[in-house]
Amino acid sequence: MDCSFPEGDPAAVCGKRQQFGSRFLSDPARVFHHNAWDNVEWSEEQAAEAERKVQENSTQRVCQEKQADYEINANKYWNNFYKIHENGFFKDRHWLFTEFPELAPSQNHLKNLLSENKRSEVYEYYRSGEDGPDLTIEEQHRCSSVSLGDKTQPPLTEESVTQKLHHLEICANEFPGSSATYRILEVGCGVGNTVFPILQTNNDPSLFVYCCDFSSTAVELVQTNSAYDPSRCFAFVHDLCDEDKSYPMPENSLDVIILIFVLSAIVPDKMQNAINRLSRLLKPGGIMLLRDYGRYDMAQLRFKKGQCLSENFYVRGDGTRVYFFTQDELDTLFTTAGLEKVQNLVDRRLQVNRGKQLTMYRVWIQCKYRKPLGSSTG
Ligand SMILES: C[S@@+](CC[C@H](N)C(=O)[O-])C[C@H]1O[C@@H](n2cnc3c(N)ncnc32)[C@H](O)[C@@H]1O
Repeated sequence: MDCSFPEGDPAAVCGKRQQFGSRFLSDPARVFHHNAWDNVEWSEEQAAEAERKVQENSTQRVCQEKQADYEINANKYWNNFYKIHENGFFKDRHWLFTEFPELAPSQNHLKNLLSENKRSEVYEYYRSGEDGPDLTIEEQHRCSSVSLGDKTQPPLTEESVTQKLHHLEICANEFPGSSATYRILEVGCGVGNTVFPILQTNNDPSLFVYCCDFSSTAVELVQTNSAYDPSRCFAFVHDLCDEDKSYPMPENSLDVIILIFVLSAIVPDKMQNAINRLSRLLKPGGIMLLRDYGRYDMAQLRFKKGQCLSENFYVRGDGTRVYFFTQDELDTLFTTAGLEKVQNLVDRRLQVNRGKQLTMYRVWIQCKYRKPLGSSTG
C-alpha cells in the first residue's frame, strides 16, 4: 500500500502510526492547520540566512577563563538546571518506540496503537523567557519532567559504583543486570524521561536498563522516582568524558546504548573518545541510537554574540552547553568507533505555535549504528 501522504494524518491513510517524516506541507496557506510539518525543504535564501546568522553569532567567542569554568564545572551547571526544573510535568515519550523499536523489540505492535495526537504533543515547542536557559520549554521538560517519588536512598555516586566494581573486577557473572539477556544503557539520562517509558513499555523479564548522568541531582531524581525498580534498573553517576572511570558492566555486554540530546552537551574534542568507549560496551550486533541537534536548528540561530565557545558550540544562559551536528560529523564519530551505519537521517521540521501564529524551524539528527557481528572488544 502506498503510504505517502501529503498533508494529513498518516494514521488515517495507512491505518497505523508512521515514523516521523510523513506529514508534508505542500500548500503554504495551510501552515497553521497542524502543529508540525515534516521534511520541510529549506529554500536557498533560508539556508543562506541561517549561515549568516551563525557567522554573526560566532564572531565573538567566550574568553578562555570562562570556557575552562564551563568545562570543569559542567556537572554543577546541570545540577543547578535540575534543581530549578525538577518539577516540570511529564511529556509523553512513546514516540521513542516508533523511532527506536530496538528499545522494546517484543512490543513493537504498540506503535500501531498510538494516536497521532501523541505525536503532536511530543513536538509542541515553546520558547522560554529571554533570560531563561535558552532551552525551549519542551527541551527543559525533556530534561526535567519526572516528578519526585519517595526520597529514601542516597544516589549511587560514581565513586561508590567504582569502588564496588573494583572489588568485583567486573566479570561475566557479577555485575548489575548480569542475569539479564537484553541490556540497554542510556547515557545522559537526565531525570529518566526515556528510562521510565522503557521500563513501563518493555515488559520483557530478561530486560535490564542502566542509566547514567554526570548530574548527581538528576540521578537522585531517577533513583527516588516511585517508578524506579532496582531489580530492573541501575542508575548511577558517571561522566562520559572521564576516561579513568569504568562503566559498571563488561565490554561486549550491551544490546542497546541510547544517547538523546546528550552528545551535544559535551565539548567536541572529547566526543570521539566517549563514543569509542561506549562502542566497546556493545555486544557484537548491538546498536547505538542517537537523537540530537542538527546544524542550523532554531536553537543555534537564536544564540546571541558572546555565547559561542567554538565553531557550532555554544553556552546557554544557565552555563549548560550545546553543539549542533552535521550528519557527516556523526557518521565519522560512529564509524571511527568501529560501528556500521544503519540509519543517519536529518529530521527538518516546521513547528507551529498556532495560538501565537509562530513558525519554528527545527533540525534534528537521528542515527543508528551497529557493532559488526564479527567484532568484539575486551
Ligand atoms: C539536554 S539533557 C538530555 C537529558 C535526557 N537525555 C533527556 O532526553 O531527557 C543533557 C543531559 O546530558 C547530561 N550530560 C551532559 N554532559 C554529560 C557528561 N559528560 N556525562 C554524563 N552526562 C552528561 C546532562 O546532565 C543532562 O542530563
